[in-house]
Amino acid sequence: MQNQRTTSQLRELDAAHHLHPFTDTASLNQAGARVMTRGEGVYLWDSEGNKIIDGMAGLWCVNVGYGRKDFAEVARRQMEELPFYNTFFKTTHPAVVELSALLCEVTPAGFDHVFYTNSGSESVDTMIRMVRRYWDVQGKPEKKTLIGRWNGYHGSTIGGASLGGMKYMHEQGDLPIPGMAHIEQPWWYKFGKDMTPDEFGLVAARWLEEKILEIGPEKVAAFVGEPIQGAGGVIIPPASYWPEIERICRKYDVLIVADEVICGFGRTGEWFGHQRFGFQPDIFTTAKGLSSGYLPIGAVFVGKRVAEGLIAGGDFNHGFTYSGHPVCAAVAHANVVALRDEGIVQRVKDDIGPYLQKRWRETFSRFEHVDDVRGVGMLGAFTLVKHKAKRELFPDFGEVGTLCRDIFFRNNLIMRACGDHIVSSPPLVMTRGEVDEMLAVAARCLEEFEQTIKARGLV
Ligand SMILES: Cc1ncc(COP(=O)(O)O)c(CNc2cccc(C(=O)O)c2)c1O
Repeated sequence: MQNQRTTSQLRELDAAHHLHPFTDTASLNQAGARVMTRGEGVYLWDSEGNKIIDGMAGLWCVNVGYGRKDFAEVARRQMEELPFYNTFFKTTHPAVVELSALLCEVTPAGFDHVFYTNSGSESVDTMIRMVRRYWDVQGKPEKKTLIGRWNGYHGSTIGGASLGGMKYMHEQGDLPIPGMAHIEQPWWYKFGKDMTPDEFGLVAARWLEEKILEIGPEKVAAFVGEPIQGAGGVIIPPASYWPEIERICRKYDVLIVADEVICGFGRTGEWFGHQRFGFQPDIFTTAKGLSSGYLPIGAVFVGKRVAEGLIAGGDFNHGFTYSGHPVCAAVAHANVVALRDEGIVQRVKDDIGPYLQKRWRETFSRFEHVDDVRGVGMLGAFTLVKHKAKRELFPDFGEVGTLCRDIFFRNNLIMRACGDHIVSSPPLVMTRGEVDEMLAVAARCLEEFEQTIKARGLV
């Protein structure tokens, strides 16, 4: 759509009519939204002509980068041929069939069934209903509680937000709904005290066993976790954590669900995050990288045990008008083919992932108020801290994170502040030169940040 309006005209109309997600509308409208108009590769341009390095790949999702005209052509052709038909009532169409067959080639063995949604939240809600339905069919309807982690993020639907552990979300809308429980997150920096990471990983995993025994194994349906907590601040569990989680779940016959909405489709250097952390879920949820954000689509991958259970149960009374939407499915197919045949996932594992991780640590470890510099694949993070040697966080967690993020934004670099964690999740196609360019800007911004917090007496 060719835009003829000026930035101020766009901002005025936006302020008058558009309610933004996760936004304080009044304060946004005072400042005015930044109008993004174009994307190419790892760059965005705003309506003022600024060229911006997108260190967040949109919202952790534009894995193949912006500007894929081949995807636009795929969408055009599908739209002209069959712009929509549903997959209810014994119908299907070639686009969703081809996508389903392709996806079952790139997922680990044992995942031969996929259910389609329009978003990560819908994938999570679908999983919740599947898990409860599965135990119903097993003759254990009381086995319905799902356990997540505090500071985990599983979306904004009533189910996803309840399963997530963001307390500020629970406060709005009387959440969580019944049948949800939470354990503490495996955040070694804050909770590990003098334990080694691997010692802490076992302790954190055993919080799950305590919770299962507190609730009663006969009532616990599943444990749900992101391989790496994304929106919670890229909380990377110690290597000992997930294998211990898996052992505990098998011990009490609790299903394991991996929420791969961020970690899926190459972000960690494997196709899926659970492969990187060495555990086998019964179900995993996806969205974002499935289409690289070019069109909204999510997918729930159902392992053999649950798929057989659901199929044995006859009608599964759940689904969405646009489940398996033909244009979304066709573009997702083109995206997954690109991830596979252009070697994008393999390159994260073999080249650009290791390069980003090396350069990320070189760039940020030297700063006085930056600690826990970490990352996996094409995910980088660090925590802004008041006193490094004492592992002391700032008192009002989140205040300096916002300050730092705003300095990045003013310097035409997008990274994300999750509390006082600064995170980056750039397009997987970023080149080594673009990594260097992004980190050079970020380093200059952090120098300004440290001067600012000193000048404000925050340290
Ligand atoms: C692990 C996980 N699960 C579910 C969702 C929900 O997906 P949808 O948004 O498509 O319904 C997510 C989404 N993650 C997400 C979404 C929007 C913003 C941010 C942020 O970090 O600011 C993160 C996610 O990261």
